[in-house]
Amino acid sequence: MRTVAWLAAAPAGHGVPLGLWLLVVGALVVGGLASASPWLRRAHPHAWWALAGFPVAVARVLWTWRRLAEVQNLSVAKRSQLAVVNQVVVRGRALKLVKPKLSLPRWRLGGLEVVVRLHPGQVPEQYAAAAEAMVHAWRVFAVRAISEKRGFVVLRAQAWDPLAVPFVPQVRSAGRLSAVVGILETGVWWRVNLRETPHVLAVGATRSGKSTLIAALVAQLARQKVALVGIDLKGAMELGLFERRLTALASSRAEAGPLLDRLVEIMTGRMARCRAEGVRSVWELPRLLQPVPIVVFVDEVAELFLMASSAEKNEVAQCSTALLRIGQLGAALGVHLVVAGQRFGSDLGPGATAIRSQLAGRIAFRVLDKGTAEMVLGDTAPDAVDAVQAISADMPGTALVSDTSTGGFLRARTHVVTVEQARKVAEEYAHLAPGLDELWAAGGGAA
Ligand SMILES: Nc1ncnc2c1ncn2[C@@H]1O[C@H](COP(=O)(O)OP(=O)(O)OP(=O)(O)O)[C@@H](O)[C@H]1O
Repeated sequence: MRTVAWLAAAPAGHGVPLGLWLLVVGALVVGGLASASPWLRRAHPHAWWALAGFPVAVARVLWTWRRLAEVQNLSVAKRSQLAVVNQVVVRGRALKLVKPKLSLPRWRLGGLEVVVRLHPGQVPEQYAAAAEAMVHAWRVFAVRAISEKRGFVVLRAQAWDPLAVPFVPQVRSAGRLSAVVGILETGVWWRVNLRETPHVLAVGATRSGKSTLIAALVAQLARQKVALVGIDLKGAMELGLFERRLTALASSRAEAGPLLDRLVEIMTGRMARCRAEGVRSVWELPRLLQPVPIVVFVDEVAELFLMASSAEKNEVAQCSTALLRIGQLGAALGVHLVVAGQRFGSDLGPGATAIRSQLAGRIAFRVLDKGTAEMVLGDTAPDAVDAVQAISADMPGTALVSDTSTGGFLRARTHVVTVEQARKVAEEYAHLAPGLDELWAAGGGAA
């Protein structure tokens, strides 16, 4: 400020050069940004990244690349490391190393990426192994090495944990039978796509975020030409809120059995139609004949299997047989399951185990014990069992989700869609709910 005062007070006739003015103004802007940076980063991380974080990170990436590549053995010598001296072969380290070629860093939401050309003989795993060093050199949250094209590796840096600062996109529709429900640790949207993964199992302790996930799914699927069916064994306290958009709702096991049987009959009808048309799934039918897809939400699934007396045995058997048939045949016939609960273990009987194996899309929220973690992940990703137990209670909505592209698991966090918001959407689109009888009919499903 003193400098500005001095400049302003400069006597007439001693004009201050424009360059000096610009320098001072620039220094003030940079100084202001630097002092506001910690606050901006906390309060508006995306704005901070655009204004300060990204340019500084770009400078760090370019500035540190040579040294980083050398220390991490990613640079190679142009000349052979063997030389003949006095008729003796000696091995040495060439003085001049060539660093791998790096593209200019590109902007990403909350991060950046650079493309590196691999030296002959290098593999992407070498860059993955150096990712931790890059995290420190570039002062970012995480760096991933992704190999999408032979001979190149993309280094993708995240400035902060995307799960800690979820950014809610205004997604109205993510595609048929698809919903964007949150963000993955890689910084890309977490999309539940029932065409790719026809059945989903979401397990988590109480207050871990299951209802929020269901609300996010309902809020997006309700807008689509899809029939939603609810089986809520907590007396329909959760799914009952979306009743106007639901084609059918069962609030007890006694109601669930006949409803599930009805869905199996609908599937049988669709199967007959596919046979008549000579196709293997409803998706191969001519567009006008395709039936409306059905998404069946089952909340608190363990209640379907619990038996207090032998009199309930028939009800349990009815529900479990019908659910298993939907699990086995539903994908080809446009009937999908989204099953949620606090647990869904083999202690509930062989029926539960058989159904669980049909639910390939796994979402594991925070769980309270290793047994539950093993139950939901043990058969598909034993490595993730420890990771799911590490999810803390102060990050509700955080889960491990199956990654269809790699067969592994990724950390993810739902967007907060309140039950009230989802209820409003369900009411707005109540006119899209077909009656149960209409679901027999072929046609009308084409969006
Ligand atoms: N992604 C998220 N970010 C922040 N808060 C969240 C998130 N997901 C859920 N919550 C909050 O955590 C709390 C519990 O969430 P939710 O009701 O979805 O859990 P739940 O597993 O369904 O619990 P219950 O089994 O008791 O019904 C709610 O207050 C909700 O707003």
